[in-house]
Amino acid sequence: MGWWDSLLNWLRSLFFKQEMELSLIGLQNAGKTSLVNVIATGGYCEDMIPTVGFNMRKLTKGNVTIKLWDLGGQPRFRSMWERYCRAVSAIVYVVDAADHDNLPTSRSELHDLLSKPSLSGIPLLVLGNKIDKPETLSKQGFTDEMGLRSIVDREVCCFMISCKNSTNIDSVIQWLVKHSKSTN
Ligand SMILES: Nc1nc2c(ncn2[C@@H]2O[C@H](COP(=O)(O)OP(=O)(O)OP(=O)(O)O)[C@@H](O)[C@H]2O)c(=O)[nH]1
Ligand SMILES: [Mg+2]
Repeated sequence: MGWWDSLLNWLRSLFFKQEMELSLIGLQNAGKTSLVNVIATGGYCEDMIPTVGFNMRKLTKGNVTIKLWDLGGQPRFRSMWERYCRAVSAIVYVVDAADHDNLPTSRSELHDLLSKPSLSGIPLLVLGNKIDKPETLSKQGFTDEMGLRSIVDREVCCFMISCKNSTNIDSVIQWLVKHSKSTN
């Protein structure tokens, strides 16, 4: 490739460089930090330390730079969620789809969050994680349990994933990259 083509490619990469900001929300133990690790490095680990407060991570995928707020899911951190969702391009809500006991709480926390006027219209990606476990709900059952069909004031997408086996992580990344362009 000649120097002129290299220069043009470099200019193109600057032009198409998108910054996006995302928040990862969901109850403790859902797999939010695991998801960040799988997207960033492909690495998965069983021994995770619960997130205290939040972590900020920057990832670069192609020409897209993604700033991720990975929030703690324990009850004492949930009041911060709204603050970290206000300026984002999309909200990613992660759920342990094999943990039937906690699904009602996960559902009510999600619907509470979406009722905040400051977050109206922000696109939502809901991820049913841990589909490597045999007791995981089907996508249909998960969609019903989480009441996703009742969300009509914004774009909603749902994927069933496994951070452990990297299942559907490619779809998640594609969705994120697509949505990086909507607000920039
Ligand atoms: N079987 C299985 N376990 C998973 C998967 N993803 C995450 N885990 C496990 O779930 C546990 C919690 O994962 P974390 O990523 O720390 O969860 P978190 O949502 O960040 O939790 P907080 O930071 O406390 O809000 C860890 O033991 C992970 O190994 C998955 O796809 N399958
Ligand atoms: Mg975490």
